[in-house]
Amino acid sequence: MASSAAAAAQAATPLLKDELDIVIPTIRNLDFLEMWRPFFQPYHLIIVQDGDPKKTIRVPEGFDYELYNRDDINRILGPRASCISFKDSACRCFGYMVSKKKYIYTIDDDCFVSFFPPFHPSINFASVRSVSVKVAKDPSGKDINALEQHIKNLLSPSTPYFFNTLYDPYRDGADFVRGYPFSLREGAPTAVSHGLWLNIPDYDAPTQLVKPLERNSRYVDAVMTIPKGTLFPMCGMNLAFDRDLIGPAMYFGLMGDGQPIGRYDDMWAGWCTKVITDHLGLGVKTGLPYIWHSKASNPFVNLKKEYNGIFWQEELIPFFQSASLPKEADTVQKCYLELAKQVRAKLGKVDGYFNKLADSMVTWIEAWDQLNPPKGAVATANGTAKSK
Ligand SMILES: O=c1ccn([C@@H]2O[C@H](COP(=O)(O)OP(=O)(O)O[C@H]3O[C@@H](CO)[C@H](O)[C@H]3O)[C@@H](O)[C@H]2O)c(=O)[nH]1
Ligand SMILES: [Mn+2]
Repeated sequence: MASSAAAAAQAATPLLKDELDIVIPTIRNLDFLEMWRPFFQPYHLIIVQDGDPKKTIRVPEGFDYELYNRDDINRILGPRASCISFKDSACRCFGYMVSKKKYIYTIDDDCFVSFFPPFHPSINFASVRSVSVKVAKDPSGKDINALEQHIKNLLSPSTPYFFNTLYDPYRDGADFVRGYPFSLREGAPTAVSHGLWLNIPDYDAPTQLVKPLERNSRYVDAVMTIPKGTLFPMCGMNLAFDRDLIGPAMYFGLMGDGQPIGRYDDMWAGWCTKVITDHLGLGVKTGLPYIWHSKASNPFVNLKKEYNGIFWQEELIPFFQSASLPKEADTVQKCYLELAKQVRAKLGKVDGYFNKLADSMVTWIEAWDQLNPPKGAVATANGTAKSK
C-alpha cells in the first residue's frame, strides 16, 4: 500500500498526465513497476520487449500500457524495421517513434525510486503484490518523485549560453547571480532532462571491472544546463525529453545482435542530440532527479559489447565536436539527415559500420515520418505522407 504521501501525490492531478508516455525497454518481467506505482500508474506505458517475441513479459495489474515485441516492430515498419536494434536496450527508441505524446520519459527496469540518504529497503518485488513503499525524501524532506522532477526540468527554460553559478535559476530559492546578462535571462526551450543514479553508477565495463564495489552515494541537489558547444555522455536509464522539440534525433543507433558494438546506443543519441539542440537553440539539462540503479547486467559481457566503442569514441568525439549544420537545416529531421551525410563522409573510413549506421539514420527518419506524418498529412501504406 503506497504511503499517504504517495497517495496524496496520486490524488493531485499528475503533471502532463495525458501528454507524456513512459517508455521501458525490457527483457524481464516488470515487477519493478510495483515500486513506481504511486508515480507511474496515471501515465500510459510503452513497453518495448526485446529478445524472443514468444516470451511473455509479466506486467503488474492496474497499468495502462501497450507492448511491442520484435514481431510487432517488423509488422509495423516492414523493411524499415532494420534500423531498430535487436538484443540491446537501443530497441527502446521504437517506443519514442510510436508514441503520440509530446513528452517521453524512459527508464530501465532495474531502476527504482531513490532515497536520501542513499539507502534502499531490501524489497523482494516479485513476492510482494502491493509494496509498502515509504516514499523517498530529498534533503529538504520533500518526496522524491523522479517523473515530476523531469517534468519541471522540461517545462522550465535552459541556460546554454551563459553558465549560472547557482545552477538552475528557475528553481524555487534560486535565481540568476550578479553579472548574469539580463538579455539572456529568458533562457532557451528545454529539449532534454538527463537524470542520474544512486547506488550503481553508469560506468563502462573497464571502470566497473576495476571498481566492482564502488557505489554512488552522493546526492547532489542540483540541475544544470550543459553549455552550448559541450558534448556529454547521455545515459538512457533515467531520461526525459520533449518529443516535439527533439524526438527525431533520439535514434539509439544500430547496436546489439549482428552489430560490432553495443551499449553505445544512448551515447550515440546524446551526441547527435546535443549537436542538434545547440544548432536549433534548445537546451539540455542534467542532474536531478536521481533513481536507485540496481544494475542487472554483467561487466564481462558488457566489455565485449563496448570494446569497439572504447576505441571508436576517440574518433567520434572530435567528429561531433567539429560537426556543423547549415542554417537551412531548420528542423530536427533536416539536421539529422545532414548529420547522416557527414557520418558517411567522415566516419566511413574509421569502420565500414558507420556507412551502415548512416544508412540506418536515414531509414530511422523515414520510419519516424511514416508513423508521425506532419500535422494535416495522413500516413499512407508505403510510408509517404500526403496532405489531406
Ligand atoms: O539485450 C537487452 C539488454 C537489456 N535490455 C533492457 O535495457 C535496460 C538496460 O539493461 P540493464 O539494466 O540490464 O543494463 P545496464 O548495463 O544497467 O544498462 C546501462 O547501459 C545502457 C544500455 O546501453 C542502459 O541504458 C544503461 O542503464 C533494461 O531495461 C533491460 O531490460 C534490453 O532491452 N535488451
Ligand atoms: Mn541497469
